[in-house]
Amino acid sequence: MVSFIKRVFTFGDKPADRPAEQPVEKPVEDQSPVSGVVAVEELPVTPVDPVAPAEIETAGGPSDDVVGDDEAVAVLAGAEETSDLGIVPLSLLEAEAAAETDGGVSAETPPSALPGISPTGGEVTDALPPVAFDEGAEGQGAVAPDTELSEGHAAVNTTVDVEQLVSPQPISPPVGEMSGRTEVGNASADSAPVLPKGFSTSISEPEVVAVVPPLKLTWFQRLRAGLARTSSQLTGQIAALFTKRKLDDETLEDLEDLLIQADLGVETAMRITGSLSAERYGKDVTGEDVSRIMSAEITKVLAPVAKPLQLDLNHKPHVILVVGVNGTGKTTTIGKLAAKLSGSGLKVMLAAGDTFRAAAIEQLKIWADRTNSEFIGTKLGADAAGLAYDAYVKAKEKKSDVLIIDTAGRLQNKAELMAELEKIVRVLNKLDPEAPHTVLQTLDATTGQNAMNQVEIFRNVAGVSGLIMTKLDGTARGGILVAIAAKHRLPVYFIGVGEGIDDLEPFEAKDFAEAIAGLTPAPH
Ligand SMILES: Nc1nc2c(ncn2[C@@H]2O[C@H](COP(=O)(O)OP(=O)(O)OP(=O)(O)O)[C@@H](O)[C@H]2O)c(=O)[nH]1
Repeated sequence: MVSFIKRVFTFGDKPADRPAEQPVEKPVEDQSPVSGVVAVEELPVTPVDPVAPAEIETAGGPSDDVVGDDEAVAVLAGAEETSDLGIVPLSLLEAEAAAETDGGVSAETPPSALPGISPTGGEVTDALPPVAFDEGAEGQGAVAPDTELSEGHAAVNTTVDVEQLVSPQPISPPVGEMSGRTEVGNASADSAPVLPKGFSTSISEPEVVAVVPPLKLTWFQRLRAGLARTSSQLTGQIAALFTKRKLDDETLEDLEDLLIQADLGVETAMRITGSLSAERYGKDVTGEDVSRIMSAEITKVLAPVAKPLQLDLNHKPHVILVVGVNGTGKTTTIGKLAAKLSGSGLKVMLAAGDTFRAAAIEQLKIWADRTNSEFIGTKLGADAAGLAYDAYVKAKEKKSDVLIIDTAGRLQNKAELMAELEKIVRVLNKLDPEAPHTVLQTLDATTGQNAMNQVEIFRNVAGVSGLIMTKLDGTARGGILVAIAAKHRLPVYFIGVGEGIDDLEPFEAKDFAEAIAGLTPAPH
C-alpha cells in the first residue's frame, strides 16, 4: 500500500512512462463509479441512492471492476468551436492521441492492478451517530440546497435532511448510445402506413447516427488543451512582436510588458527577457526562440514548488484541511483527491466543515458516495470546529487513513473566517499536536491576480502548507501560477483542468511550462 501511496502522492513517474491504455470501448456496466467517470454529464449513472442518512459506507477500496480511467475527452468538447481563439483544435489532439495509441504509448495503470494494493472489500459498517444528519428533520422545513446562512450563523435551528436536498434522477443513457448507435425518430420503416395515392406522409426512415468512441488523450494533451487560451494568446502576441525585428531594448521592454500582462509576474518576466537578451541581443529572434527560453525559465521557477503531497501514514488519520475562497473548487478537489486515495486502497473520510451552505454539505456527501469514502456532516450553521473534532474522533475510531475536512470560504467576512479557521486548527491540534498535517488551499486560476492575494490571506490565517490550482482549463490566466510560485514558494501539489473526477493531476513543472509556452514536448 505504501508503495502505491508513493506512486500516487509522490508521482515520480511521468504520464508517458505509464503502460499503454487500449482504446477499447468498455461496456457501460464495466465502468466503475470511481474511475470510469469522464465527466459527470457523460456518466451512465448507476441508479444508486447517493444519500443514505445516518449511515456510513465503509471505504471499500478498489473494487474488482475498477478499471483504468477514461481520460476526459470532454475537456476538449469546445475546442474546435473556439479554435479561432487559438485553442488547439480537437482534430489535432485526436490525431496526436491516435498516433500515440498506435505507437503503444501510455495511459494509466488501473489502481487495482498496482503492486501493494489489497482491496478490502465493500463492507458496510455501523450507522453514524447523531453528528450525522438529523433524522428528525422531516417536516421541519428542510433547507433547499442553495440555501446560505447569513453572517453569524443565524439559521442554527434549521436542520438539513440530505434526502430531501438531493433527489438525483438516475440518468440512463439512450439505448442506442449504449449499443454504439443512436436512433433518431420514433417510426421504423416497417410501421409506416401505406397510404392511398394522393397522400403523402412525413414519417421518415429512422436516421442512424454513429457514435464515435472518445479518443483517449495523454495528460499532456489535456493540459495543453486546458492551457491553450493562455498559451495561444501569449505566443500570438510574441510572434507579432518579433516579426522582422532584431532584438533591441525597445523590443525587450515590449516583451516584458506582454509577459507581465499574461500574469507571469515581474520577476519571471525579467528572467525571461534577461535570458533572451543574453542569448540573442542584436540578432534576429523568432517566436520559437522566445517560447523555448520562456519555457526554460518558467521551468526553473516552478521546479522547486512542484512537490508531491506527502502523507504521513504514521498518523491515523492524516488530516488534510482544505481552505480557500468560495467557489475556488474546494469541494470538487476534495472529491477528486478522495477518488485517488480510496482508489488506491486507503480508507478516506470526508468531513463537511462548510456548515454555511446546505449545498456544500450535500455536494460533499455525493462525492463521498462516488468515491467510497466515509462521510460525516452536521447541521447547517453548526460549529465547524465541533464538526472537525467529531470527524477526527470518528476517523480514529474507524481507522481511517486520511481525513479530509472541507471548510467555508468567506473573504468578505475576513474576521469571522479567521476566527473559524483558527478554531478548527486549534481543536485539531488538541487531538493531535501535529494536526492538521496538511493545509491545502485551492486557487481558481480564472481569478488571476486575485488568487495571489488570497494566498497571502489564507497563509496567515490557516498556515497553508500547499496549493492546488483549479480551473486551468479554458482560462487565459494560467500564468498566475508562475507568479504565485515565484512569490510564495509554496508547494503546488496538483492542478485541476476540469470538473470530472479524473481532472486532477500532479503538478509537473516542465509540462506546465511547455504547455504555457505552446511547445510540443520532446518524447519522454
Ligand atoms: N472547469 C473547471 N471547473 C471546476 C474545476 N474545479 C472545480 N470546478 C467547478 O467550480 C465550481 C465550484 O466548485 P466547488 O468545488 O463547489 O467550490 P468550493 O470552493 O467548494 O465552493 P463553496 O462550496 O461555495 O465554498 C463547481 O461548478 C465545480 O464543478 C476545474 O478544475 N475546472
